[in-house]
Amino acid sequence: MVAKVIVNPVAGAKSTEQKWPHISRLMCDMGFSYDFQYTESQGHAIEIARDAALNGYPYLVAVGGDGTINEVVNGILTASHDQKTLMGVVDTGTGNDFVRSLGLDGNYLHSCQHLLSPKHTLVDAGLVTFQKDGRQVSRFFVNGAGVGFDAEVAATTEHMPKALGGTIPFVMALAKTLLGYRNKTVDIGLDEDNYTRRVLSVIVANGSYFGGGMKVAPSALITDSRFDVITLGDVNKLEILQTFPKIYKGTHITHPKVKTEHARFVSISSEEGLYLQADGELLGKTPATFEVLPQALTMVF
Ligand SMILES: Nc1ncnc2c1ncn2[C@@H]1O[C@H](COP(=O)(O)OP(=O)(O)OP(=O)(O)O)[C@@H](O)[C@H]1O
Repeated sequence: MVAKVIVNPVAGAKSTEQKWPHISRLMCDMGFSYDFQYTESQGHAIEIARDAALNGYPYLVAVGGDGTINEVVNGILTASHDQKTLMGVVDTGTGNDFVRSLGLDGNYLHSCQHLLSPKHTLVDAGLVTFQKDGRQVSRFFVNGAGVGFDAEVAATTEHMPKALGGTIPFVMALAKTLLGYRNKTVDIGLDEDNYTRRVLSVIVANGSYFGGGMKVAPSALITDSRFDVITLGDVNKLEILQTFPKIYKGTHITHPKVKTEHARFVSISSEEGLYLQADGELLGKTPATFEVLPQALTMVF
């Protein structure tokens, strides 16, 4: 079996290009048989993955961060819904939240060693439909999506200087967004139930980890055919600062203004279009719907 390995050289604050020779040597030493291709721009991994799946590659591997994984997932699911194409990940990104959600330890060389694992797991994916440039657009995601504060941080991060690496721009964007952000009134649909709520953020979680290691949805399972929907309610700035450190352990979940619910179909809208992120990538704006796709992908890990 020859795998297609899709390498994003700029993932991990441009460090993947330097890591790739070690990774490829390790793959060869393991007896892993593959061709590889570098991505050349945003969205390119979707095309490479789709073409590889359509051309009969049985196994695709994403080398990069959550954005690269998201694009490879989109390529695979655009090509076919038959779960036949296997997917593996080597996490060389900055946040690497999806691999944490899989229970891997975040060391990309260890992830490599899982590529020949006999363990194949069917994991759920999500399909989000949203607004972009006045059009309705859909995109698959695998770790999770969010509307509100988290997406606004993603939007602010895009305007931060890239030369500073991955973490510093994120922390600067977090601080800047926190200063100017006002909670939003949103209409939320969870399967048949509808609510109007004032929120900081609504997270539609497939996996547990977001924002580079924050355990936002501690009980989310990527194999349970449903989303964990975490509503971070109408908290003030002092409450955010007091509760923020708890997010890394997942203990924020007991805060009276944090709600965990489950749904297979979620809708979020509000009077103004709110930013939407999925798998850490800023996609567009609300109104948005989120549909769980049970057991959509076969992951090797
Ligand atoms: N050759 C390229 N040049 C510029 N951007 C690229 C290229 N290939 C892919 N991209 C884009 O790079 C972005 C970042 O990739 P990715 O999310 O994998 O890394 P990261 O941000 O370091 O990791 P994480 O999301 O885990 O923090 C993605 O939006 C992807 O589309």
